[in-house]
Amino acid sequence: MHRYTELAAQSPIQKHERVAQAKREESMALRACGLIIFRRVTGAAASDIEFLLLQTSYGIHHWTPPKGHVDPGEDDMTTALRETEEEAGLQHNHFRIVDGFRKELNYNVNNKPKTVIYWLGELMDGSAQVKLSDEHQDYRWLRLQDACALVGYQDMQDTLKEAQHFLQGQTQP
Ligand SMILES: Nc1nc2c(ncn2[C@@H]2O[C@H](COP(=O)(O)OP(=O)(O)OP(=O)(O)OP(=O)(O)OC[C@H]3O[C@@H](n4cnc5c(=O)[nH]c(N)nc54)[C@H](O)[C@@H]3O)[C@@H](O)[C@H]2O)c(=O)[nH]1
Repeated sequence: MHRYTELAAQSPIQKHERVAQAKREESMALRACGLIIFRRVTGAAASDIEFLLLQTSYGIHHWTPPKGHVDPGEDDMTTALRETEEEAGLQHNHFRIVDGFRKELNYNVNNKPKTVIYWLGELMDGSAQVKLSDEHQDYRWLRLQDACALVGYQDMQDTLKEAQHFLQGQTQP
């Protein structure tokens, strides 16, 4: 049974509102949130950073920072933290969220618009190990140029470049 029909049959009293809500949900963009996790390497220069990328174990095996779909009722940052822990095994006490950086990507997946929000997270606990879930088959820590080559998508490359540029304008904590 089509979802609209099913909903209408279940609750005749509020059927107009329920059908309208179902239509709103179906027309809404997919939404995902994640963290661009980076770590500082070798020392002084703000450009001495490596980004964490994960490779999916499904589909075209593309590479992205940890991220995933927003669950119903969940706020965006909670999603980003949850997905980072689920997909990379990194907990909130392993990194700090960098103030002032937030990037929104908009692209189509299967002809449906998708919005992805990324924040920046700096790995602070050098002993923390990446642990992948079944959703990913590989991970790498990469400098900007290599990270851009791996992600491929122009918008993601621009996001990583913006992130590094942003960090270069900051004093290190
Ligand atoms: N077997 C199988 N299962 C799948 C598949 N697909 C999903 N599953 C299941 O869903 C679960 C994932 O759940 P979450 O973790 O919550 O979601 P996300 O983290 O959001 O992950 P997604 O992979 O759904 O979403 P994207 O990364 O957005 O990739 C979608 C498409 O968008 C393109 N694309 C990607 N990144 C960029 C970008 O930066 N820029 C641009 N411009 N384009 C970009 C690219 O073309 C790509 O193909 C998995 O556990 C699977 O069970 C699949 O193909 N086969």
